[in-house]
Amino acid sequence: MSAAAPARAPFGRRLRSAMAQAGPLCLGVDPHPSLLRQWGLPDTPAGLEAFSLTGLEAAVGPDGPRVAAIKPQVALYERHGSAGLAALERLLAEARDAGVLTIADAKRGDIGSTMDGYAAAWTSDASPLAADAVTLSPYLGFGTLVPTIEAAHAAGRGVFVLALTSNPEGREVQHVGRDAGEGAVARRIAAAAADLNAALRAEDEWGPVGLVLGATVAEDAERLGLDLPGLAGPLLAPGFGAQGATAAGMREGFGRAWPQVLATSSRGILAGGPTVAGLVERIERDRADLG
Ligand SMILES: O=C(O)c1cc(=O)[nH]c(=O)n1[C@@H]1O[C@H](COP(=O)(O)O)[C@@H](O)[C@H]1O
Repeated sequence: MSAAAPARAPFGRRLRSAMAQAGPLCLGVDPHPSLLRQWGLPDTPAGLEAFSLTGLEAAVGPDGPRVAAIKPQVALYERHGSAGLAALERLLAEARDAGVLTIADAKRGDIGSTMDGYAAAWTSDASPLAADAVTLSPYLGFGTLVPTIEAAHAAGRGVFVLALTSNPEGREVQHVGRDAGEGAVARRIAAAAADLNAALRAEDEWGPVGLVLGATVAEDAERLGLDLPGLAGPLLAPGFGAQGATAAGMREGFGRAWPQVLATSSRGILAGGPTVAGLVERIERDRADLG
C-alpha cells in the first residue's frame, strides 16, 4: 500500500511563500488579562474569542494576509480550561479559512511516549488544536522531539525548537558548555535541528524545523557559533516590540540569517486595540520598519 499523500505542501515552503508575500512579521495573539481589560472585554472564554477574532481580522487585509503568520500563546487560553481551548480552536479554524498560517506557542517537551500525545494534539489532522506549527522545548533531549517533528512533517506542518530565548534567564541553560568542544547547549540544539532538516527537506527548501531565537539576543547566536544559514529553516524571533528589540537591531544582530527571520510581536501590536484600525496601524508600522 502506498503512503497517503500529505494533506498540504511542506511547512517550510508554505512559510517561505507567506513571508515573501506578507513580509517577516508574525502577530502574537496573547490574551493577557490586562489587554482584555484595556479592550473593554471580559476575561472569560467569550472575551478571549472576541479578542482573538479581532486580532485575526486585523491580520488579514483586502489583498490577503498582512502578516506571515499568527502565533497564539496557548497558556493564556488554558487559563480558562476547556472553554478557553475552544476559543483557541475557533481562532485556529478561522485562521485556516482566512489563509493565515498559525503557530501554536505551546512549548511542549517530555519523554518520548508522552511526546506522542503532544504530537497527536498539535500536529495531527484529527485534532482541532492542530496548527501549522508548534513551539517545542528540547530540554529533555532533542531526540525526544524527533518523532513529533517527523509526524508534523508528514502532515505538512512544522515546529520551532527553543534555542536562544529572549528572556535574560535563558542563558543559565542555553549558554552552558560554550567553552567545551561541541560548544554551548544552544549550538548543539541548532546543529541537531540542521541535521534533521537536511534529512527531511527537499533541495533548496526550508525543512520543517525552525529555531526560536530571541530578537533581544540575536548577537549571541554568532558569539556562540550557531550556524543559522546552515539550519535551512526559519528563525522565530520574539522580543520585537514590547521586550525592546527593534527592526534595525535585529537586522544587524541576525546578519546573514536575516532572510530566515520571522519577527513576532504580541503586546507591541495588541496595545493598539480594541479597534481593528488601531491594530492595523501598528501592524503596518512594524511591516514598514521590518522592510
Ligand atoms: O516561543 C516564543 O514565542 C517565545 C520565546 C521566547 O524566547 N520569548 C518569548 O517571549 N516568546 C513568546 O513570545 C511572546 C512575546 O510577547 P510580547 O513580548 O508581548 O511581544 C510571548 O507569547 C512569549 O511567550
